[in-house]
Amino acid sequence: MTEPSTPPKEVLRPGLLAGTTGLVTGAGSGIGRAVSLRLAALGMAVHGTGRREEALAGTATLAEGLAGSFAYTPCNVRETDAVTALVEQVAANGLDLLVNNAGGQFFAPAAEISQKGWNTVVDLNLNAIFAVTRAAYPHLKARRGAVVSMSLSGVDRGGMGFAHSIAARAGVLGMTRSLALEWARDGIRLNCIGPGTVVTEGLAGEAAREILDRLVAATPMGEPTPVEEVAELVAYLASPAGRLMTGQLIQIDGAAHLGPGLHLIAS
Ligand SMILES: CCCCC/C=C/C(=O)SCCNC(=O)CCNC(=O)[C@H](O)C(C)(C)COP(=O)(O)OP(=O)(O)OC[C@H]1O[C@@H](n2cnc3c(N)ncnc32)[C@H](O)[C@@H]1OP(=O)(O)O
Ligand SMILES: NC(=O)C1=CN([C@@H]2O[C@H](COP(=O)(O)OP(=O)(O)OC[C@H]3O[C@@H](n4cnc5c(N)ncnc54)[C@H](OP(=O)(O)O)[C@@H]3O)[C@@H](O)[C@H]2O)C=CC1
Repeated sequence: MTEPSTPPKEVLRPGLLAGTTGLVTGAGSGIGRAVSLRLAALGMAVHGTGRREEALAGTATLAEGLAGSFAYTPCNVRETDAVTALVEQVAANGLDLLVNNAGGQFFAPAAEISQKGWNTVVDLNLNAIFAVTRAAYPHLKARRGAVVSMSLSGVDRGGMGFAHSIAARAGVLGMTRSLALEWARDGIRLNCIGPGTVVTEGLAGEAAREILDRLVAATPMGEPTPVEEVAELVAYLASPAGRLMTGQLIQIDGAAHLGPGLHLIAS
């Protein structure tokens, strides 16, 4: 696989997010961990969640010594009441940023997806995001905060083998654009990020590796997306520099969404 041609750059100034608070779902691994660490490095008090306590503890260890902080509470975002209660707890002293990052799916042709499999993926990647975002609304309104939801490169055009996930994330994009309108006068901004192929533990298996290699080879810029660059983009959207950015799908994918994209997995 082609590695990034240049090391990831940290372009935002130290202390940029000092005095702010954020909630990151799926903070114990991959993109969520990198986002949490970058936000904390920039001074944010980050609260992370996910189901595995040990994974969250790993992020906390890595956050030691950063300008901000990282605390965590294990929670399954598919359990709506629990995650809504968590938002209330985390936001008790204010909330400036919600990062809806927890997500995932299995690859399967639509004809092989059971109704339960469909519902599971839609619950995780759409219904949970609405529940958390709605719970965060009054708190974000009080601080004119922001929401960033992790989506998929190519979400707006479909992907073979990903019907459940694309449907859910296209729903999140529609929700994002709608709430960007509804909550604009509250000063709340909502955006989606569509990463290309990001090499994280979620894609660590042997079979996934082969698919990854094919996806990266088909990416016009020929590189995976470094996790640090996704994290920097989240921090930018959380910062005053992103003040007028709302309702967007920002695809950080080396033009993967313009090429054959996820269809390659099925070919
Ligand atoms: C490869 C390049 C992709 C690039 C873009 C995407 C990248 C990423 O998203 S990175 C990865 C993030 N991590 C993951 O996606 C892995 C996480 N996935 C999961 O945890 C599961 O797939 C889950 C979302 C379904 C949640 O699993 P869980 O809560 O444990 O649910 P169950 O195992 O009980 O399954 C529920 C239901 O779904 C059916 N099912 C599960 N896997 C498959 C499959 N491979 N094919 C068909 N159906 C599947 C399962 O059978 C259950 O339904 P019933 O059989 O009707 O009970
Ligand atoms: N890697 C890639 O190439 C790409 C990834 N994405 C998306 O980015 C996001 C992060 O992916 P990535 O970091 O790669 O994958 P990981 O599998 O490393 O991360 C997913 C995270 O979500 C958490 N999570 C999953 N289900 C739940 C749940 N029910 N409740 C709470 N937390 C949950 C997991 O924690 P735990 O298991 O402890 O619950 C884990 O920390 C996902 O939405 C993914 O689909 C999008 C495009 C490309």
